[in-house]
Amino acid sequence: MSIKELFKSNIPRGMLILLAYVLYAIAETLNNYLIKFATDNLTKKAWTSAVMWLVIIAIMGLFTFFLLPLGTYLFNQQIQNYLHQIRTHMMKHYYGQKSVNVAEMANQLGNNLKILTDNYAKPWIDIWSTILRVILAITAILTLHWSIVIATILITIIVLLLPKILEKRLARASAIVAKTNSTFLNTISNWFSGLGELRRYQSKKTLKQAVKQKSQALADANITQGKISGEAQIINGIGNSIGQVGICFWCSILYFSQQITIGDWLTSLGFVSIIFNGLWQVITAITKIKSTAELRKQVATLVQPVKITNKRVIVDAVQSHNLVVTYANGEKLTYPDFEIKPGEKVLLTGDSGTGKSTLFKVLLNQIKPSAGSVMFKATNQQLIKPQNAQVGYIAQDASLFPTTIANNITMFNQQLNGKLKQVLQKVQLAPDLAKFPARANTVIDLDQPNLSGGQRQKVVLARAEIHETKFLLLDEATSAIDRQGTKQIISELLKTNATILMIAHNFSPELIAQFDRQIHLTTNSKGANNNDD
Ligand SMILES: Nc1ncnc2c1ncn2[C@@H]1O[C@H](COP(=O)(O)OP(=O)(O)OP(=O)(O)O)[C@@H](O)[C@H]1O
Repeated sequence: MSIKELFKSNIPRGMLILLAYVLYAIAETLNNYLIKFATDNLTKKAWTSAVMWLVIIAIMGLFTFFLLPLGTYLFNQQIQNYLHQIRTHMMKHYYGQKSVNVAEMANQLGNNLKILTDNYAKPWIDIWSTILRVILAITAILTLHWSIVIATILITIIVLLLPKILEKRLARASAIVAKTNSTFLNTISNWFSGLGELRRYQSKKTLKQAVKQKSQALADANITQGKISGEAQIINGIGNSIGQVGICFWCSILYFSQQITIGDWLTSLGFVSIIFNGLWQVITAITKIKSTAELRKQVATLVQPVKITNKRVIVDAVQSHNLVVTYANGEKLTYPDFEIKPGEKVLLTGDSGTGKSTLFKVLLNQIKPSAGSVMFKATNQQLIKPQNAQVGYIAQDASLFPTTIANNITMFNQQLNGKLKQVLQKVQLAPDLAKFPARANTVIDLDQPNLSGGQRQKVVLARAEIHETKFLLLDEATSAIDRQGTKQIISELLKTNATILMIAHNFSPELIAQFDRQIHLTTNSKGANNNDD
């Protein structure tokens, strides 16, 4: 987020905003200046002139009150449109990222953008408006008596130096608030995703404790930030008050030595108040802007497009050589060398913890092996690294989107609609759809699921089927489908010419026999696993 980009997001409106604030500053200065003429005429008992000036002051006042809300309204429009653009860029960035932490993303898109709006964008408009008013006020005082300007400048310098005292502490406190908020959202996301289980086992106390701890940390961070902000305001306020009293004293000396009139005195005080309050606002605004430096850096990174790797190559075979995966906790999984040929249907079995899912993660390029390699083969025999290979993956928990079943299968590719009916039959979804009046046009409800676990898995299987995925990894993809349905779906899948590697537990010998072969992982006593093919 930058003020330049905010302005450029709609240049004509940006100009209009600047103009509204310029006119507001001029109107306010004139309004204040005219008090001099009204007061001087009153002291001379020139009632008609005094009333005339008062009427003009009232009209100018109305004009001033109209301009400020107009500027604020236009600015809000500008910032909201700009935020919309930032959110769009961030979404693109997250789309291109290898993995996304949803809570972190929600924090960036919501909370952090709000902080930037309040503590970066709005303070900038405050600075623009205030500086204009201060410059005009100084110019007006110059026409009254030069020494008031000198006195104002001297006191200003002192006031300007005051916020330095708390600048660093405030920036640190803001960064801590952003971090604790992110941790808090993460905690909520991690614990509430399993709310049903927590209720089932009546673990309210544990949930309460986990959330309470992070919530307290967030509250503490906000309180600290508020306290430092408050201290900064007190320091700035003290400087401001001393300044105003000092100038008032100096104007009295000028008045009693008959160098300025009573009108000049009153007008000067009005302008000095604008200058000091203005400076206070500018200082507060600068302090706020500086406190957002870290957040702005983060947002600047997040609006950068992530280079999405070149179009992935369609592959139909894979081979591994001396493959080893080592987790951060030191757990080492050693895999046997294997080769899966084009069109082969292989079952990946093994006891729990022998590394089946880990192997899938390597094939899907989610983790890098610590030694050895896996290489896919394209149809032209070219060797392809996992990050460049187009591989279909179906997990146990189906990834669905809040749109129609048809869209979830075709993934919005209208050209595939023609094949929909046939695919629905193949994955045994057609009988299920007969129960829905809108059939395949039924919208999937993710909040209050309207599809059973098995039906959800069938939708995802249909997705892979309709896209004619050449290499398919299935991770217990039929675990929620009944025995008969599983049998029929597997038979259909095995009829295709796709290369299939499937993790499955508890398949009947009859079903296992339909696969070309098995890769069976076992764990030996040293923690290494081997092929029991
Ligand atoms: N992120 C991780 N950090 C550390 N160890 C891990 C991690 N993920 C898995 N492991 C360990 O690696 C081993 C293999 O896990 P993996 O999930 O691959 O087994 P699996 O064969 O798929 O098991 P299951 O059949 O139960 O799903 C296990 O001992 C597991 O504890």
